[in-house]
Amino acid sequence: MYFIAKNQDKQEILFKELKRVLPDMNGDITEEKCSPIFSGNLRTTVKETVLLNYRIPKGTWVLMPNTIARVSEEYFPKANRFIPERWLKNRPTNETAGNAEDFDIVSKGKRNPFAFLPFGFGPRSCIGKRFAELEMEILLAKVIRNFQVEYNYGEMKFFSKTLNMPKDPLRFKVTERKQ
Ligand code: HEM
Repeated sequence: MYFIAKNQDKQEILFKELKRVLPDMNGDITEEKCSPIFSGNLRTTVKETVLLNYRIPKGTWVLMPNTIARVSEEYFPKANRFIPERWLKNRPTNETAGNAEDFDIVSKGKRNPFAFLPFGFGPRSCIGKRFAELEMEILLAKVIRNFQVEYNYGEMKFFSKTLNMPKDPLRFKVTERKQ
């Protein structure tokens, strides 16, 4: 919600799309992961392993830091900008939502399904993934369909305590939309 409140141009694209697909009341949740909730995915090696020429002894904690991977320019050009178009499969057209120029910028990044794993991966990955995504989509859709949301307090700071959390209060300005 913070990123959509700070990027009014993207909020307008989302609002128009919601109005088109749900005229009476639903996106972009993936880019909300601009600031991943979990700092990283942790695993313990069950046998001696070699990773990128480093010998990792059995029983070592290995952390894949999501927060760092997500700001890699190699995979996510303009990583620090909120660009939901980076998660689109196809370039936006007049008939589909999104900014085509932004899509062109971000599509120069390398594609790798393991570059960003906010819900982990494998047999111990998050069992609530679908549920959490659905909840976020419904909340975002309902709010943005009915209200314009702003955040007028500069850039929010985050802190990390296993989970990444906002440091500042979430003081949104919420204005009801007339349409
Ligand atoms: C935005 C919300 C959420 C995020 C970002 C998230 C992220 C994660 C991550 C990164 C893991 C560790 C995965 C791994 O080590 O590979 C995890 C595990 C888990 N999550 Fe979530 N989660 C979310 C919401 C939920 C919800 C709503 C539920 C339950 C309804 C849930 C239930 C679980 C459970 C039970 C595990 C442990 C799975 C296991 O160890 O086998 N999560 N989650």
